[in-house]
Amino acid sequence: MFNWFKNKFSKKKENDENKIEEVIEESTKKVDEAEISEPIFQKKTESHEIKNEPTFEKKVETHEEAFKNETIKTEVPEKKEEPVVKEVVTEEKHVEPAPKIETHEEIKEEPKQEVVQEKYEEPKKELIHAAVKKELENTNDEEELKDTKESIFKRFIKGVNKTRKNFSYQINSVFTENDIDDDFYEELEEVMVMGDIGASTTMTIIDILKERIIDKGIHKTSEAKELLKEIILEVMNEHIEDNYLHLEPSPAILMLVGVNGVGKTTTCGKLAYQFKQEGKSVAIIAADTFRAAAIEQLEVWGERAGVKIISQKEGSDPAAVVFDGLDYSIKNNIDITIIDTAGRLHNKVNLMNELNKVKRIIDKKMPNATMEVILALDATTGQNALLQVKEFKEAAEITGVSLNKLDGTAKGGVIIPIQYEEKIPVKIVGVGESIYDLQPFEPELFVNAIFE
Ligand SMILES: Nc1nc2c(ncn2[C@@H]2O[C@H](COP(=O)(O)OP(=O)(O)OP(=O)(O)O)[C@@H](O)[C@H]2O)c(=O)[nH]1
Repeated sequence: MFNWFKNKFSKKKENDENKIEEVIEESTKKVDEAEISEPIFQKKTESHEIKNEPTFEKKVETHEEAFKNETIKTEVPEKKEEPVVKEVVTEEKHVEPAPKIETHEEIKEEPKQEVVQEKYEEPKKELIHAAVKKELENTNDEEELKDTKESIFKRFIKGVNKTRKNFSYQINSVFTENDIDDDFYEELEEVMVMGDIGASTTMTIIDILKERIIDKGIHKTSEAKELLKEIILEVMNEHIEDNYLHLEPSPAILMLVGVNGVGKTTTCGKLAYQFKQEGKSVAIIAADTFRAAAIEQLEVWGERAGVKIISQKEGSDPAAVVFDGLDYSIKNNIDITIIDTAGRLHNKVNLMNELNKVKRIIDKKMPNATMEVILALDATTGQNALLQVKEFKEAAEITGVSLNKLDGTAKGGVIIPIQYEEKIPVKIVGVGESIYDLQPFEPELFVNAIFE
């Protein structure tokens, strides 16, 4: 696989690679500056930030040209490595030996889908939120219930603390006892743009605010604060049906995509743990085969979460790993299969080809699987995260975002344009490096928090 990439990027593209190296350096510097606590896995973060300029089109070729010029490799390599099915937990003793590769015809014959459908007659709409609910349900005592609710809220607040402190401080300086005038709108615009809400969404919000202020006959800026809060929530929800992870009925697949260093592997581990708490059977497919350390890192997470990791050696074809991994999930009736993909793809064409290839394997092997494609983003990159949503939306059918490292940044305002401009729901937020530091995203809680 590595050689294949090497061949693809012949001398013609050396200049691009040099530029990418510069971007990597710049991005590593940014991550260092981002006040993130000491990472569990000490490794070099090589984030390929997507710059404002239309990098891929300018430097290489247009997508259309690229598709014409590139031969999309779809076949599974002839000589395959025997997949390593790493058994981390001992509770599921019926584990099959290393999965045998079958033809697609053979797989079509398996009546797995019907069996699993029977298991869940009424699909639940939410999953990760259920973990929170369960926590509340298990609490009978009034006082304890109050404490549990508070602790859930506190955990979320802790995660958005930097954004909250920054935004609420700035916003309170705008809402005074002064009369509403042009200066007020200008100051508000500045605070919102600085808070990573982005120019376009900020303008929309301010235009609505202006209209409502006139309608309601408000004169003092302080009276407009509640209105702004209301409008931000409305705008955030305008194109969003809900913020839940939809992973029922089983079998379900959750594929994590995103550039490297944004927390994909960590999120895989955290999610696997949460799903296990829900009583689901879970497997993780290590399709990030570019880095041996990524596979090892995932194995550590697998051990913590108590789930199986299906992997092959470094450099294997990710599509082949997915092929084998899905075999394992089918045979073992796995409820949720998480696929950790690589972000180290040098341009959008390669990214598309790779993700399409994986998607085709999924469609063939588990055509009726419930599917979530979650884009992992690093919140510390602010508006760059928004650009990554734009880019990845063209490469894959993204169903939601996992905004990670929210605990280390004041740039959480980017959630608002992700939902409004890109129409993609933020479904989960990473608020730390431990296995518990993953929270379902609740727009209302978020807006309340940043205005607190
Ligand atoms: N503070 C904080 N750190 C996080 C969070 N999520 C991930 N990290 C850290 O970010 C770093 C990168 O995380 P990974 O999970 O390795 O990222 P990745 O996207 O899988 O990276 P590649 O394997 O290189 O593609 C690690 O040091 C993680 O511990 C989070 O929510 N908060």
